[in-house]
Amino acid sequence: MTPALVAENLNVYYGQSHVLRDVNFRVMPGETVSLLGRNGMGKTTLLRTLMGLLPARKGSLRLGNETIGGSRTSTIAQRGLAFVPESRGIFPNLTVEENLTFAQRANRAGQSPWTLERIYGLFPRMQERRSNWGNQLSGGEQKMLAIGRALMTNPDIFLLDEATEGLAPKLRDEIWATLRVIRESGTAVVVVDKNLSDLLALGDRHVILAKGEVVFDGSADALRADPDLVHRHLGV
Ligand SMILES: Nc1ncnc2c1ncn2[C@@H]1O[C@H](COP(=O)(O)OP(=O)(O)OP(=O)(O)O)[C@@H](O)[C@H]1O
Repeated sequence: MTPALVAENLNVYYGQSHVLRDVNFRVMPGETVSLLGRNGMGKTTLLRTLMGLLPARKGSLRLGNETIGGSRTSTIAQRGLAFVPESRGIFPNLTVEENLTFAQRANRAGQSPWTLERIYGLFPRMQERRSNWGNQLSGGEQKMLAIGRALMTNPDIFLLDEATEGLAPKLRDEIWATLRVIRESGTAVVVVDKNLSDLLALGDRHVILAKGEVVFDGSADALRADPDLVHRHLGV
């Protein structure tokens, strides 16, 4: 099977600072991959690079059989990637519904499995708040809206940074449940979060970054079998 995404030997810098070092990362169609590592190890940088928001100084990026190195974010989005950044990026002067419909797009096969109705089914709270402005939402509601908006683009691969950071326990559960629904819909997911047990329960595969390098890439069982590695790189 052709991977949905392949990044090879990615090297990314902020000025002089070498933040991603020869990172190899792949996602198979429909696969859920968790991205782990302590603060500042490069997880957000990797997601932003995949999305074309940061340039790679070296390395290549392929979506399916297409090389997309150097492509703009809009092109990458059209090729089927959607990204929910930690900052969420809600449009403050659009309503909830406008934020959602603004993003609406069919996938590359011309299909739109994710509709407004389906997003409202997933997040009834968004339906209740459909006429509110983006800047009237709580942090948790903004997260739901950002997830809903990304799904409205009908992506093949859904990138989610800090999935549950700063959210109340009930909302966290809702986000994990949502990720399971996305996963069951056949969309590939790459998720960053601090909660190891939730990630191990959700993900098909787990990748740990340390100082910009991949130090583990494997199953939950392989990770659990190496408590030293978990302690060293995740501090638990
Ligand atoms: N805009 C920037 N300019 C300069 N350095 C940056 C910038 N953004 C991140 N860095 C540095 O790059 C490294 C990787 O950061 P990154 O945000 O990718 O890590 P992370 O694993 O996502 O951690 P966190 O969970 O803290 O977001 C860190 O050393 C960070 O300080």
